[in-house]
Amino acid sequence: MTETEINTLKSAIHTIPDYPKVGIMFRDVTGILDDADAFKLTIDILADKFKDGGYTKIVGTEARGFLFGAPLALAMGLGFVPVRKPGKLPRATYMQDYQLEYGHDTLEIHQDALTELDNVLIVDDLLATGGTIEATTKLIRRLGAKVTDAAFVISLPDLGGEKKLEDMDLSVFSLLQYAGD
Ligand SMILES: O=P(O)(O)OC[C@H]1O[C@H](OP(=O)(O)OP(=O)(O)O)[C@H](O)[C@@H]1O
Ligand SMILES: Nc1ncnc2[nH]cnc12
Repeated sequence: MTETEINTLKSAIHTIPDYPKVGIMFRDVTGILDDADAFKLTIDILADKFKDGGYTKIVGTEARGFLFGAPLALAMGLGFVPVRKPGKLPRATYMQDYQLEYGHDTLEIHQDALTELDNVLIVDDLLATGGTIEATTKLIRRLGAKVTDAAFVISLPDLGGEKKLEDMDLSVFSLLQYAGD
């Protein structure tokens, strides 16, 4: 990524202190979504970075993982599989509990969404503690699919997510890093 590209994306991201709880510096990606150039740049960079990975599916986690995962899947000519919050998927699911930077939750995937033949790229807007993508990875592997890479628009290196995911044999890529949180 060039310095100009980094600056284009960083200037589109707003930081809101103490949201949704005191002490959290919230990195808001809606400024990328409503800026057509910044949005296209984000998807183009990710598509180029991962074009030779031999992936069969993109998996994105509700809700913000959908915002980047689905357009990336289209750009790469791949199918998209949603991992959702509880009670939203209509067919038989597997469930996985996880911890967040500011709470805890459960994620679900359709049991028939992936098979042993799939090679998955995970996409989310932001990596903080890594709890969301740790749970997402467990769900993908429970279906027998291969997953070795996770891509993020933003990572917060001080929160330990990268180490948590690397301990699960996932390679982490992020466009922007915000240290000091
Ligand atoms: O690395 P972690 O500590 O798990 O945190 C990162 C996750 O937190 C946010 O989602 P959130 O659960 O707030 O839900 P949303 O996408 O529905 O806003 C964000 O979109 C990531 O998925
Ligand atoms: N600091 C943060 N900003 C935006 N989304 C988040 N999800 C978890 N931590 C976050």
